[in-house]
Amino acid sequence: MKKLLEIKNLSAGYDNNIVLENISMEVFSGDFIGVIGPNGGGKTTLIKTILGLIKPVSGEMKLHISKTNIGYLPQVNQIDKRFPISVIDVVRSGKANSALFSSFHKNTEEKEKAESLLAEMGISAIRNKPIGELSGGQMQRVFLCRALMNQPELLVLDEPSTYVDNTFEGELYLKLKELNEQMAIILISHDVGTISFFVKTIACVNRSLHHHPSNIITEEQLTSYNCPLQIITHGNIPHTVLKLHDEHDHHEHNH
Ligand SMILES: Nc1ncnc2c1ncn2[C@@H]1O[C@H](COP(=O)(O)OP(=O)(O)OP(=O)(O)O)[C@@H](O)[C@H]1O
Repeated sequence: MKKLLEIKNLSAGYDNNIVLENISMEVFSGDFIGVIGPNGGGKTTLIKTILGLIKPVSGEMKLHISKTNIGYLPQVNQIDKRFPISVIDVVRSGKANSALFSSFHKNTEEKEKAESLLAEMGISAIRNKPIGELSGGQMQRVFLCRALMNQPELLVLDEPSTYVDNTFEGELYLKLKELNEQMAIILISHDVGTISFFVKTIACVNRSLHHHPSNIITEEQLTSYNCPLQIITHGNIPHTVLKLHDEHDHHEHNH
């Protein structure tokens, strides 16, 4: 197993606001880590730290692979859909040193890779559509293709199931399981119940970080991790959802 990155006693945040405090974590090839935690707990900040977008206030983040070997699928709501670019060009732009915006516009290998990823994801038919015209599920597929352009050793996904229907969510997780045979995956999600069927380990982020060494996590562990989650059981399957703010919602989700 190859160590891809290590975070040691790291604190990070924005201006004077410390969001992650004294966290440590290691990621190895073959890992499939589900990152859970409450809103504002620091999940996206952890990802930004891993991607080198924010510098730690203290402690260290050591990347043992090149940054271009990290594939990143951002939250779809952070993407400006008005940007005039077609599906195929979004995918191609995922290639490090892409020829897309240079005068050397013809890079056949790059184009072929993009086309084969679109085909693999079953979306070749929309290759020339402007991204502004796509559904949430199509958009996620396109950005997943983009994240795979460099054949990454580590794939990082920030809540990929937020704007997609249940069918696509299931398909996506199965696809990730398949991809996990070739690359490590870090998946942020609010729904530990769903992801625990697919991930190998769970990291709970709530200012602190606890990397739990399995995909099954008990209420006691979550409480000791200071992660406000509730576990309910459907038959023999442990099902966990984020603790909801209001009782009404709570009952609706506990059907
Ligand atoms: N660019 C920024 N500038 C200042 N504060 C920020 C910035 N981005 C995030 N924060 C703050 O950092 C804290 C952690 O945010 P972060 O987005 O990492 O949490 P999260 O766990 O990903 O939340 P969510 O589940 O809502 O996506 C929040 O209090 C947020 O307001």
